[in-house]
Amino acid sequence: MKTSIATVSISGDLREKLAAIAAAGFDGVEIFENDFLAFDGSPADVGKMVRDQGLEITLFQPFRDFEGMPEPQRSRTFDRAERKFDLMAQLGTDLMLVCSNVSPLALGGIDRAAADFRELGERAAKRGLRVGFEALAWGKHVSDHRDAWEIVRRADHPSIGLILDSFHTLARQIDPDTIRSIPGDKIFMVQLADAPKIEMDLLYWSRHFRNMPGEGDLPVTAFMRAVAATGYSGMLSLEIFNDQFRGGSPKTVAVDGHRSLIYLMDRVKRREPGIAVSVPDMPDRIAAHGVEFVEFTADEEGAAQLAVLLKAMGFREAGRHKSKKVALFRQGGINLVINTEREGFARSAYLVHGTSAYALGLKVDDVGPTVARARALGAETFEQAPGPGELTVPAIRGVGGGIIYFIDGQSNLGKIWEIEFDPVGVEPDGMAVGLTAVDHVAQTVAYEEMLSWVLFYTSIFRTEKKPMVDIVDSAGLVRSQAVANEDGTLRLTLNGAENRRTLAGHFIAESFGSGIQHLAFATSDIFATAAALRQSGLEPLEISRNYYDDLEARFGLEPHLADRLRAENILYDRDGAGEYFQIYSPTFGEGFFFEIVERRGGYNGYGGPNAPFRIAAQKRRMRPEGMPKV
Ligand SMILES: O=C(O)c1ccc(O)c(O)c1
Ligand SMILES: [Mg+2]
Repeated sequence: MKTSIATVSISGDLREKLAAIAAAGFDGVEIFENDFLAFDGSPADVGKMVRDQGLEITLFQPFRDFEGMPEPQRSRTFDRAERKFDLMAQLGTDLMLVCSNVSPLALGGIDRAAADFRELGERAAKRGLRVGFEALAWGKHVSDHRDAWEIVRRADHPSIGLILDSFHTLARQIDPDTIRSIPGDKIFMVQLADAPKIEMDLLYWSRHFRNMPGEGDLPVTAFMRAVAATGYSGMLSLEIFNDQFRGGSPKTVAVDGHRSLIYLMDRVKRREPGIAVSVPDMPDRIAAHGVEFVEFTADEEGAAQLAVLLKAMGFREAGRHKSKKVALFRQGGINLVINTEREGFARSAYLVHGTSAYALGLKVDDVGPTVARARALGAETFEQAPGPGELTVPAIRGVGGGIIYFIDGQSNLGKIWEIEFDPVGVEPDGMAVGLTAVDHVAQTVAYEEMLSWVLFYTSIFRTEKKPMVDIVDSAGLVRSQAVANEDGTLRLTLNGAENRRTLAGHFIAESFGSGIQHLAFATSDIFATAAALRQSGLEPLEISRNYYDDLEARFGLEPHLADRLRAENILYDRDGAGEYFQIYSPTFGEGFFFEIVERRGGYNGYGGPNAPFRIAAQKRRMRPEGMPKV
């Protein structure tokens, strides 16, 4: 598999773009003409710069408004093409992309267009160059790859071929299987892009909202399967016009892009077993069975405060680490670890982020293939020398730098709590409040990072992304997207904050980067849990009385149920499948909090409609200078 990316996909000046592209592992770049025009250096300089990075120029593009012009424009387009051929020779690339004509002057007529391409092919062949024709979804006469292919077929010239671009085909909902009948050797280049499904003018959608394969909603895998079936084995090139990426980090966008292509081709290979697809062998997406533990880093004071809150929520200190300053709190199947070591990664995380949940331990069947797949997809492994008697828990770095550990039942890892921890005391009677498991982990991330997180989780783990939900905070919008596995044992929510004044934005700003902002625990009886919490002295987040009046009216709740919800500050939601009950803890530190939920029936959401009221209640508890109360 050879990979390439258009320079237009990445932010920065040409030099920065090329460095990021090379570092991410691409083989080549498409030089987008504007990037060249904006660069203050000769074509030969650009060619050298590319090759010095170990890259090749896979394509020069775009050449516009070529086919089917009347005279005198027709002659001029050929002159213009000759000039660009000169430039290509200096750059050191042999392939040019011609996109379908959008000029009002274009005459149409498939044989006229074919004749123009035949002549262009003759001119290109004299210089050892090739030309590929791409149908823009908004082309005046040619807007469908099938028509572009017919023109290429009739041009019948070895230097003229087809360029496919998944966006143009899929945005127009053209069946990608129509590609299967095109000869692979006449496809000169394949450009790949995904996009979120939004109703919008095609050109605007294409130029501003494309994203990496797997980040959007288009059937890019079906498209690529069809391409693979033609026998095409050339470059796979990302061409992503995206406003956010233009302003984003060149490194992140390049890394995501490379990951997206590996993930795409891995999927294609599994679904088209009869076709040779050159992507490295790797284990299939990993089934994760939930959260085995969450690890906090803290100083002594933070740890003591956290322990008070945890105990009020029914957790008991169940163990102390044999050689480190690490405490284990447990309830039901939930393990929470508080690390107050003065050295190592936990300490660095504390120094950067303060008291925070910086690591997650996921349950998997086998850690070996899990790490192998993560690595194949470009994730960084995390290693810290184990102390005496400690296990080496395999781990990777998440997008924001947090740690994801893996625990399986194949090895001693499944006995980590017994091996590494000494038990503390005995379980006090009646302390637990009925929490059974981690229902979901909510990560607050910068809005621009959301796509990276989604791609990271869905490419490594057998999870799917859910539709984006907009959450209105009184100070701005927070976008929320869940990634979950099929049986709901692993649920991660990503909350993207666009500004610092939202609760999520405050958290990011004050804790210096994305991180886990809340943990939701499951109970099977929310009312029993609420009663037990009252006993143990936890004061849940107080919800506005107006909320309950509306709830009663909106859902037609039995007055008795509404009264119980009101009395216990329980939030309620319902969808087609079931019901959802939520209780929130007070906030801690820079806006960290816990949530307790009960899912009844097949409720599969996260109480999105309640979020504005929960956020308002949390903000009411903030001190005037904007710091949440502990
Ligand atoms: O938006 C455009 O004009 C444009 C140009 C070149 C391409 O390859 C493309 O897919 C779109
Ligand atoms: Mg294109």
